[in-house]
Amino acid sequence: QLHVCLRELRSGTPSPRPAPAPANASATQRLPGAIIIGVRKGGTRALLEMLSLHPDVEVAKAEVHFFNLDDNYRRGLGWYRAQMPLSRPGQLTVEKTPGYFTAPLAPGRVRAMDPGARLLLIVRDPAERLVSDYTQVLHNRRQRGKPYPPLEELLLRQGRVNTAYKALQRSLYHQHLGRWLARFPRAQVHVVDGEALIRDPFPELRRVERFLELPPRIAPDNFYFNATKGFYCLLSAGHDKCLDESKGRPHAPLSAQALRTLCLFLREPNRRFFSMVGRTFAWC
Ligand SMILES: Nc1ncnc2c1ncn2[C@@H]1O[C@H](COP(=O)(O)OS(=O)(=O)O)[C@@H](OP(=O)(O)O)[C@H]1O
Repeated sequence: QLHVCLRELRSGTPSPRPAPAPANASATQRLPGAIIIGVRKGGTRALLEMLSLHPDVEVAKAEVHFFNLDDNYRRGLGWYRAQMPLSRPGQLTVEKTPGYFTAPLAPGRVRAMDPGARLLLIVRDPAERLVSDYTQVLHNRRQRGKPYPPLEELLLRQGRVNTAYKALQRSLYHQHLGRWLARFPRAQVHVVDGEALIRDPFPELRRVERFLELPPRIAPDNFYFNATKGFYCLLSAGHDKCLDESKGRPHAPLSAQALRTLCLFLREPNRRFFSMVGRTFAWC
């Protein structure tokens, strides 16, 4: 363009204007600048969908599983970038894969891609999370016609918490966060309160906008409570969107005694997590 202007100045005659660039001319696939790393069943899908309301954000619709699955990681950053949506310069690309949070190699791999990456961690009462996690696995097994033991059988061994149970391990937030904080400064990790996001999404989204240094564009009227769904749904440009039926399923039952045992067990891990993040949550 500078050339065109100089030519015009020298010749005194304006050169023909270039055709206007199509709106998506500079749209290209970019690596994410922010990643929702977990927790599984914490509200990661709701957070991603809500963030995608922002005009400066483009999100990868499907979970990419790049940093947690060796087969994907071996495909390289070119493959990872190819999974991303088109974005314009100045827009932020975001992906979510809750499996990253608990994957031992994920923090180092994300850092190798971008030591400045911003990480979003949405948490929820770890006992609730565990029951939700179990309910999801139970549902998947039933769909494939396969049996699955009752939750209590997996969770307890001789009346004590079975620490080998995967869903229990995924609820030990301090252990996993410790690995991320060994690779990233605390200021690069933003913790979202999953229960608060369910109760009233707007204030949580405002905090996320601030953390991501985005201008405030998500508004309270982007959300409305859908009494049939029992959750907030999204409204944008006249479109209405609720999350699918895999979100907000009735949870599998757990006896009061087993829940008490679980909550007692989680007290110390939760306390450690609170001290890592510098805030407390009203968990069981
Ligand atoms: N607005 C809205 N609509 C529907 N569901 C909502 C919403 N906000 C948060 N949630 C909660 O999201 C929980 C599922 O979490 P994830 O999306 O992280 O699950 S997953 O790990 O991707 O499978 C899901 O957990 P369950 O209720 O246990 O199914 C929901 O409680």
